[in-house]
Formats: sequence, structure tokens, C-alpha cells
Amino acid sequence: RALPTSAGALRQRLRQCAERIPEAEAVLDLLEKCPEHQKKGSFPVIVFEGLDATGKTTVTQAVKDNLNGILLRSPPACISQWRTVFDDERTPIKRAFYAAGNYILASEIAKASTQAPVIIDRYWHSTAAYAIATETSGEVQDLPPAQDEVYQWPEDLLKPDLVLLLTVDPEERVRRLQHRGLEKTKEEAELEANSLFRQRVEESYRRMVNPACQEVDASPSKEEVLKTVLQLIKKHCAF
Ligand SMILES: Nc1ncnc2c1ncn2[C@@H]1O[C@H](COP(=O)(O)OP(=O)(O)O)[C@@H](O)[C@H]1O
Ligand SMILES: Nc1ccn([C@@H]2O[C@H](COP(=O)(O)OP(=O)(O)O)[C@@H](O)[C@H]2O)c(=O)n1
Repeated sequence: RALPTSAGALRQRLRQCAERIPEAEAVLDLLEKCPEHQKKGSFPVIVFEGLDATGKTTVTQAVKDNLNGILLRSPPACISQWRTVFDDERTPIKRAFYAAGNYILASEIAKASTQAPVIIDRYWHSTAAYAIATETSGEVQDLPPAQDEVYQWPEDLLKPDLVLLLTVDPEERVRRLQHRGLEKTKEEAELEANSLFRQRVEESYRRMVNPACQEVDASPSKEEVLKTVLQLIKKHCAF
């Protein structure tokens, strides 16, 4: 399978291509500096997931301000300048890059969560959901069965306390995309053209376990969505 699900496996994958791709060597260097099996601090770690334009950037910023938190994203800023290089590579190498981003991010989460609540824009569930959806074609029925190990969180990756999956109906999502008019990654452009792919990504998010995503209807106004999200955080994370 294209997605490496442990730090060891993804390091091996990057090492294999490091001679040809200098950026892979650079990612490996950063990974080396991250101790394995990172532990969370005492503040809650809350992840927001969902398709592009479901409102993750908007809501994560608002939650951060509201909770006086620290906002992080996957892939983390320290490797995002190499993203375009890996987006143009073969799938296994591209997946190794995003997987590595999550392990590097885990060190940042470990540190940040000793200081304040941590709010994260995409993490492992995004890496897994896009990978799973790309590896199959057709209907959601053709995805690996619900109990398959692809939906498991990697054993050696720091776990968040709460994962919220933002969903909006396809028409509203397109309206938001058009409003924003930002440059899209290649995969997001394909996604737009392919509603079955989009459905497979969303269904893969829903099948993820340990931790599972909690779905939030993100179609109401920004204020309403923020209110719902803050209530969920209050209910699930004591701090
Ligand atoms: N609840 C909402 N209602 C209407 N528009 C929204 C809402 N949340 C976000 N938007 C708008 O939709 C677009 C996509 O939101 P954004 O936060 O960038 O999504 P993402 O980070 O998931 O791609 C932006 O133009 C944003 O202002
Ligand atoms: N943690 C992450 C984040 C993004 N990705 C990849 O990045 C793409 C989405 O990134 P994007 O730039 O459109 O995301 P937004 O943060 O703009 O919503 C998907 O195609 C995923 O393949 C990932 O694999 N893992």
C-alpha cells in the first residue's frame, strides 16, 4: 500500500529516493531531530478535518483566538516549501512526505500542548483519507471494508484528544471554493471534477478509528459553526 503507517516505514521510503530528491534528505534530517513516541502535554489537542473549503481555516483561527490556543497545521510550516516537489512525485513518495509531515508535527504538538490548547488544521486523518480514496475507484462501496486496518491510527504517532470532521453539502462547498478563488493543489482540482472521489474521501474520514472523527455540520454561518464547535470542545476536553 502507498501509505507508510509508521515512522520506520516512511523513513525507509524517503531514504530510497533521497539520492535523487534532495528534499527527501532534508525531510529525513528534520525527522531525525524528532524523538520517537512523542507524548502530549496537559492541554487539549483538537484537530479539524474535512474536504477543502469546508471551513477549517476559518474555524481553526476562531477557536484559537477564543481559547488563546496555538494553531498548527499538517504539513507543518518547516516542510511546506517542499510540498510542490512531492506533489509532482509518484504516489508512494508523495504519501511518505505527508506522513512525515505528521510525525514532524507531532513534536510540535508535544511541545505546544505543555503551554496552551493546540488547534490543528489537518493531521493524520487527512493523509489517510486522501490516500485510501486515491487507491480505489468508483463508489464508496468499493473502499476497503469498515474494519480494515487502513482506518487505524498509527501506533507510534501522538494522538489528539478530539477530531472534528467538518462537512458541507457539495453545492455549498463549490460556492465557498468559488468565493475564495485560491490556487488548488492538483489533487483538490481532480477532486472537484470527481464527486465520487470526494465521497470516498469523506467516507474514509468517517471510517477512521482510534480516534474516530466526530462529524460537525459546517453549513450554518461562521458564528453558528464556532458555537457548536466550542460546545463540543467544552464537553469532550476538560481543561
Ligand atoms: N460557515 C461558513 N459560512 C459561509 N462561508 C464560510 C463559512 N466558513 C468558511 N466560509 C468561507 O468559505 C471559504 C472556505 O473556507 P476555509 O476556512 O478557507 O476552508 P478550508 O480551510 O477548509 O479550505 C472561505 O472563503 C471562507 O470565508
Ligand atoms: N495532513 C495532510 C494534509 C494534506 N494532505 C494532502 O494535501 C491535499 C489537501 O491539501 P490542501 O492544500 O487542499 O488543503 P487545505 O488546507 O487548503 O484545505 C490533499 O490532496 C492531501 O493529499 C495530506 O495528505 N495530509
